[in-house]
Amino acid sequence: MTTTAGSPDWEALRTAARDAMSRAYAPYSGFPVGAAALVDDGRVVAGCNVENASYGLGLCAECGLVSQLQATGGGRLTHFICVDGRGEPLVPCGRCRQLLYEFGGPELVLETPAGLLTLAEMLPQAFGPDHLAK
Ligand SMILES: O=c1ccn([C@H]2C[C@H](O)[C@@H](CO)O2)c(=O)[nH]1
Ligand SMILES: [Zn+2]
Repeated sequence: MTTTAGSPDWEALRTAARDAMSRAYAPYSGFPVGAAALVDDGRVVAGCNVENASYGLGLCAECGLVSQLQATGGGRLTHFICVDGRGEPLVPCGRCRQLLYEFGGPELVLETPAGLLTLAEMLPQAFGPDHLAK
């Protein structure tokens, strides 16, 4: 994916998130979610929520996304979007903000219903890898 002067192709990311959402497995909540992100090497990674008959074991879309990130070569997330079943932007849940922080840090840019926000704005005073450094 091409990026012009730090601004990514949000439409392409939105399309990737909607595509993933269309393959969500959400028979229990009836709330499909798709997530997509741009990686600093130009890759796009995506994920969808995958629920389970044992309800508490359900996986958010962002879990699949970070798994794909790592399984396809790692890297840093720079831009992120998740969408609901109508394909409209959604805010990631609190646990997923923490998952994203690990691989994007405070500067990750998210498209949300409130516009573009940084992860620092969505997860202030975040706990992260630096806190483990001696
Ligand atoms: O950030 C979020 C928030 C919710 N969901 C999923 C979990 C569950 O399957 C459904 C309803 O909460 O939406 C995600 O995938 N990501
Ligand atoms: Zn979540």
